[in-house]
This record gives sequence, C-alpha cells and structure tokens, in this order.
Amino acid sequence: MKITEVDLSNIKSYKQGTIKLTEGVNAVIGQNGAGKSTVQEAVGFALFDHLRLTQSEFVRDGENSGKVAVKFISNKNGKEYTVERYADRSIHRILDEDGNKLDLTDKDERVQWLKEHLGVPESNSLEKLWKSSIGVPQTQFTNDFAKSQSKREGVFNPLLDVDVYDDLWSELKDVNDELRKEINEIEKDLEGLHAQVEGLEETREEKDDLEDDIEELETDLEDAEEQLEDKEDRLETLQEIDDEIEELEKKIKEKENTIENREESLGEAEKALEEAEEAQEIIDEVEDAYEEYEEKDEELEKLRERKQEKDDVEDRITEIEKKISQLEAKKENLEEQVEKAEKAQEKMDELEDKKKRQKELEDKLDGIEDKEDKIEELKTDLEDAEDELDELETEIKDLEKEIEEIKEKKETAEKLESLEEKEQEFRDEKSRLEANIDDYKEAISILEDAEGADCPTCGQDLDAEHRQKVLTEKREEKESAENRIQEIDSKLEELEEEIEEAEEAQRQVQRLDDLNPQLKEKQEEKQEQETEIKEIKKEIKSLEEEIDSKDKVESELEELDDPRSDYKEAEVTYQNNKDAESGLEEVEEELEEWEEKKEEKQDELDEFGDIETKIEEIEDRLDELEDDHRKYVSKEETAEKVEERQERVDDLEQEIEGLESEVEEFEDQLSEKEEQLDPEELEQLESEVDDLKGDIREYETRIEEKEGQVDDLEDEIEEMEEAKQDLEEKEDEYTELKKDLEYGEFLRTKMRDAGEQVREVMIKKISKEADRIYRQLRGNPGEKLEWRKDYKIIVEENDQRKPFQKLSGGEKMSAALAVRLAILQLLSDVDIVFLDEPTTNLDSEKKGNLVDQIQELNGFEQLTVVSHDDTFESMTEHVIAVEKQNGASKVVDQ
Ligand SMILES: Nc1ncnc2c1ncn2[C@@H]1O[C@H](COP(=O)(O)OP(=O)(O)OP(=O)(O)O)[C@@H](O)[C@H]1O
Ligand SMILES: [Zn+2]
Repeated sequence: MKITEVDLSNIKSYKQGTIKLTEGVNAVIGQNGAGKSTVQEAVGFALFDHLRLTQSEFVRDGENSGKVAVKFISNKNGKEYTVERYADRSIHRILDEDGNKLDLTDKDERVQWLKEHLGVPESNSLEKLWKSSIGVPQTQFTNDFAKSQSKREGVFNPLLDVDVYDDLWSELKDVNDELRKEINEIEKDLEGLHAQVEGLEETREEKDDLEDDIEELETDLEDAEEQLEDKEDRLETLQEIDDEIEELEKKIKEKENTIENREESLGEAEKALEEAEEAQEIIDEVEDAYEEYEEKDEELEKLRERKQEKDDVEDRITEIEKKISQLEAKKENLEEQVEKAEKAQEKMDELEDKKKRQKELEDKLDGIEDKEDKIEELKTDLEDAEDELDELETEIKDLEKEIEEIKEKKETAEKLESLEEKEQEFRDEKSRLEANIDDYKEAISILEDAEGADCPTCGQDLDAEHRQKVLTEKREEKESAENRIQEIDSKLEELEEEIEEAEEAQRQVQRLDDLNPQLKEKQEEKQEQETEIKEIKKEIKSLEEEIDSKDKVESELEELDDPRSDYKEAEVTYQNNKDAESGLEEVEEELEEWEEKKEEKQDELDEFGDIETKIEEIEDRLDELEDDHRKYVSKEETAEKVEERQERVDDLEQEIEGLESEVEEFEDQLSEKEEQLDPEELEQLESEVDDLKGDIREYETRIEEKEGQVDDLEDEIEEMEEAKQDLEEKEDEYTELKKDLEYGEFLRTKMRDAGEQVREVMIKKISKEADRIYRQLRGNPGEKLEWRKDYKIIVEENDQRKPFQKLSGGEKMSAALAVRLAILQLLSDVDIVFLDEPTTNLDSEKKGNLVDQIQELNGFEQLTVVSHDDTFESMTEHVIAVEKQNGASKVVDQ
C-alpha cells in the first residue's frame, strides 16, 4: 500500500495545498509552524479515523468547513482510490479511479473496507494502530513507554491482539456463572418434586377402598326402590276412593249453601213486595193534587218567560233615553258654534273697507321710505362726484404750472448745438498743441546733446551761443503751449457743465408733446363732472318734494289701529265654526228619530200588563200543593214495581224445592262409597311409604359423597404422576449441566494460559526485531535492547542494564522508534509509516545513522518523515518543502 497524494482545502494553515508522495522515503521539510504535521494529521483523519484536535479546530480559521482528500494504492487489488473527508461536515466517502462513489452504507462498512484495503487486521482498530505505530503524534512517541504498567497495557495489549483471550476468559466466567445458577435452581426444583411424589401408592389404595363401599350401597338402594313401588300401587287405589268421598261431601255442602242463600233472598223479595203495595195506596190518595201542581207549574214557567221579555223592553227604553240626552248636549254645543260663526261674519263685513284703506296707506308709506333710501344714496354719489372734481382741478393746476416752467427752459435747450461746436474747436486746438510739444521735446533733447551737429530749426552749425538761444526759444515755446493746454482744459470743464444743462433742458422741452394733450383731456373730464353734479342735485330736489306727505300717511294709519289683525282674528273664528250649521241640522234629525223609537217601545211595554201579580198568585198556590206533590213523586217508582216483585217471590220458592231433592240423591251415593274404604289401612300404608323414601334419600347422599372423594383422589394421583415425569426430566438436565460446567471451567483456564503464551511469543519476536533495528540505529554492536512482556524497554550496554526512564533523550527516541517499527513489521500488512521529528535529541552521527537506517528499513513500501531538520534534504530521494507565506502554508518544492 502507498499514499500518492494528500490534498488539503481550508485545513489549518492551508488554503489549498497538494502534497505528492512517492514510494520509499519522503521528507516533508519546513520551519516550525510551516504546516508539516498537518499533512500527517490529514492522513490520520481521512484513512485512520483519528484526529487529535476537534474538527472545528482542524478547519482553517474563518472558514465553515475544510476538506482532506487522500489518494492511495490498495493493498488488496493494487487500484488507486481517493478517500475524501470533510472537517465540520459529515461527509466521509471513498471514490474509485473513475471518481465514482463506492456504495458503503454506514460507518461500519466504511471501516471494514478501509481495513481490507489498507492491510489492517480485522481485529485491530484503525485508530489504535495509527496512534501507536503508523502515525504516532510527536508528543506520544516516547511517552507511551514511560507510562505505568497498566497504561502501557492499555496501549499495546489491543495491538498484540491478546485482548481476545482475556475477553474470552472473562466472558467464559459469565457463561460458567450462568451454568452454576441454573444447576442451583434445578437442585431446588428436584427437592420439591421428590416431596410431591412420596404419597402416590397410599393414595391409590385409598381410592380402591372407596370404590368397594360405593358398590355395596348401590345394591341396598335397589332393594328399597322395589319395595317402594309395590306399596305405592296399593296406596293409589285407596286414595282414589278417599278422593271420591271428599268430592261428594263437598257437593252436598255446596247445595246446602245455595239453599240457605235462596231462602234469604226469598225473605227480602217478600218484604219488597209489601213495600210496593203500600206505595200504591199512597199514590191513589194524592193523585189530584199532583196533577194540579204540574199544570200550575207549567203556567208559571210561561209567565216568567214573558216577564223576561218585558224587562228587555224596559232596558231598551233606558238605553234610548241615554242616547237622546247625549244628542241634546251635542245640539246645544253646535248652536253656540253657529252663533259664533254668524257674529264673526258680521265683524268681517264691518272691517272690510278699513282693511283695504290700511293696505293702501301701507303701500304708500313703503314707496316713501324707498325714496328716502334713494335720496341717501344720491347724496353719497354727490359727495364722491364733488371730491373727484376737486382732484381734477388740482391736477389741471399742476400740469399748467409744469408746462409754464418747461417753456422757460426753451432758450437754454436751443444753445446746445453751438456749445457742442465750441467744445469740438477746443479739442482740435488741444491736440494740435500736444503734437507741437512733442516736436519741442525732440528738439530740446537734440540741443542738449553736446555731439549734435546741425541746428534742428535752422540747420546751420551749432555753436554754443546758437545752441543756448535756440534752446531757450524752444523751452519758452514748449512752456507757452503747455500753459495754453491747461487753459483749454478748464474751459472744457465749464463747457461740459453747460452742455449737460442744455441736454437736460432739451429733454424737458420734448415732454411738452405729452403734457399738452394730457391737460386738454383733464379739462374735458372736469366739464363732464360738473354736469353730472348738477343732474344729481336736481334729482334729489324732486325726490324731497315727493316725500312731503309722509307725516299725514303715518297719522292716518295710527288712527285706523290695525283693522287687518281684527279681521284675521274674526276670520279664524269663522273658519273654526262655519261647519257647525250643517252638523246642527243632522243632530236635530237624529234626535227626532230617537224620540219616535222611544214612543214605539213604550207602547210595546204597555201591552205586557201586570204580569208580576199573576206570577205571585200562582207561586202561593204551588206552595200549598208542594207536600202532596213531593209524596207522589217519591212513591211513584216503587208503586210501579208491585207485579214484578210478585213474580220474583214465586221464582225463588220453586228453585229451593229443586235443590232440596238434589241433596238427597248425593247423600245416598256417599254412604255407598264409605262402605268400600278402611281408614286404618290407608294410614299404615302412608307411613311405610314415607320411611322407604327416607332410606333411599340417605343411600343416594352417601353414594354421592363417596364419589366426590374418589374424584379428588383421582386429581391428586394425576398431579403426582405429572410431577414424577418432571422429576425424571429434570434429573437428566441436571446431569447434562454438571458436565457443561466442568467443560466451561476447563476451557476458561486454558484460555487464560493460551493468551499469556501467545503474547509472550509475540513480544519475544518483536523484541528480537526491535533489538536488531536499535543496534542498526545506534551503530554500536555493544548495545542491546529488550522489550519485556510487561512492555518495558530495557537497554543493556556493556552488561549494564538501563530502564527506559534512565535513557538519554536520543537513546529514548532510538529505542521507541525501534520498537514501533518492529511492531509494524510484525503485526500488520500496513507497510507505510509517518515519523514526526524523529531526530529530536539525536547528535549528528546518530542522525546520520537514523537516516541511513530508515533508507534501509526493509518491509516498508513508503516512509514519510516530517522534520525541520535539513539533514534529510541531502539524504532522501523525495523532498517536499513547505513554507508559510502571508499566513498560508504553501508547497514550494517537491
Ligand atoms: N485552524 C487553523 N487555522 C489556521 N491556522 C492554523 C489552524 N490551526 C493551526 N494553525 C497554524 O498552522 C500552522 C501549521 O501547523 P503545523 O502543526 O502543521 O506546523 P508544523 O509545520 O508541523 O510546525 P512544528 O515544526 O512547529 O511542529 C501553525 O502555525 C499553526 O498555528
Ligand atoms: Zn539753428
């Protein structure tokens, strides 16, 4: 097996890095902190399921997750696979050469697959093998050997696979203990079963005895039953005769009862007959009185009906009278209303003219008041118009004044042209003078120059005198020109002012073209305004004349004293009462009708006459007749029954006769039967039958009792027989278990011994190989290494034995390395190893030995050294240099 590539993304200091590894020795070289150990850690994480840190710590700071991908060649089939594992994400998968994901359903399957393809024995754990041999972390390398014995066992026992035996030994204890427990339980069961089976024979005998008793009892029972049958036959015959006698006696008694009953009825019937005959006699006496009473009673009935009719008529008359008095009240009320309406109408007629006059006057007054308002309005208008006129007059005056002033400026304005001409003349003169001054200056400067040849004025030779003369001349001329310019300038200043004034005057004069028409317009407006004022005044005057009559109108109105209101009041009264007249006629008609009705009813009432006296008379007569009438009524019914009651008496006498002859006949039959029966024999038989029945009942109960006992015993026997069967089975099982336990104990001892033996053999082999490697590393044939069965390392040098703790740092490193390499070679098919800083504490000679030795170690396909020591750089085939640049690890050389 060999790893070909380790690919890191966002792992620890790596953003992205790919480390290619080859067969043989690889050296990952770099400064402290460059990112070397990370490569080894990544392999442990992906292939061996081991990470010293938490996954989050493994992820590059600031990232959410990181990824490791390790490519390797399988031990099993030589194919290349890629194992991908993410830190901080639960993805762990294996891809084949074509990048297809292998179908491994869970962690167990994945671990199984990895073990097969990495060459790790099934019974070893990936993680433990990695930690103890393949990729031992730097800190752990020598430490494991310096630990206490039990800690050492914890590390190395599982590796040597001897735990299996120990596990078996302790598991077998559980099995044996379980067997012992079962044996104990069975022993207890057996004890119980023995006790149960003990009484079986005795119980069987008891049951047989009971069955004999039952047989005897059954024979006795049969005898008794036969006797009983005979006796009962005879008893039956006798009892039949006895029953017949009893029957006859009963019949006789019944008939005699009936006779007694009928005789009683006969007595009652005779009494009733007598009563009926007495009643008939009374009726005959009071018959006449009864008939008169009935007649008079009927008459009274009729009279009372009549009297009711009369009362109804009287009630009706009272009602009519009530109606009449209501109508009369209504009539009176209406008459009052009619009078009110008539009076109101008269008043309205009376006020009609005055009302009209009031209206006329009021209209007139309204007109006058409107005119007064109009005058007020006109007066305001007049004031406004006068104000406006004043304003116009002022404006006209102002305009006239302005025009006058402008006219005065006309002269000044007309001077402008000549002033401007004058100005131009001065300016021309000034510029001529300025040109002259320039000429003078030139001449003066020529003259002042001593070398000058000719005179600039006359052209003759310049002697000193001439020069002085001309110079003075020129200077004077220049000065006078300059003076003249000054003069001109002051004149020009004055002129300038005058021109300005003239220009201003000219502007004013031009305005006259506007001002004159303005003045004319205002004057016209003034004239219009004056006409308007005159008209307004005229109108006011005419209106004031028209309103002179106001006082007269007002005093007439006051005198009238508002006839319209009185008229209105009368009108309202008339409206409210005007319908009363027609209402009154109706009421009068109605009243007449009711009076007629009353008269009719009164006639009707008179026709009835004096019913009341007649009723009183009849009532007196009825009082007299009442006693006899009552007697008749009370006896009438009884009297009618005489014939019927006579018949009843005759019937009863005949029936009694018949019954008496029947009784005689039954008595004859009875004495015949009594001769056939002996009462003593009957009594005897009855008591014998009773006794026999008692005997039979007793036999039956005793048999039942015994049978119950037999049933109980049978159940008991069955149970015991079952227990006996159980007992036999349990005894077989017991023997079997005892044998198993013996074998278990045997196996257990053997296991313990075997584990120990296997371990010793393995450690001896490893120790021998480690000794070889150690000597090679140290390069000193005098040193010897022994790895003892308690996993202690002892080094012997020149017959001096040194335990691990006493070794120097370099010796410790070499010794630990030797043992670990030996373990790997002998215990697994894994032929790769990572060594993190193996040269720590070694001097340069030992370093050289180590490097040589590592090169030559046989049995390893791939060996990767992680180191900051550059000794490896010169000595190994494949060097991978790792460096940190800007906080990220980089593979710089490989
Ligand atoms: N999660 C992380 N993110 C970024 N950097 C990290 C993270 N964890 C550790 N490091 C840094 O990564 C760098 C590389 O660590 P590594 O253990 O690989 O160093 P090394 O090269 O083996 O050094 P030494 O020789 O000292 O053991 C260290 O500087 C470490 O501080
Ligand atoms: Zn001159």
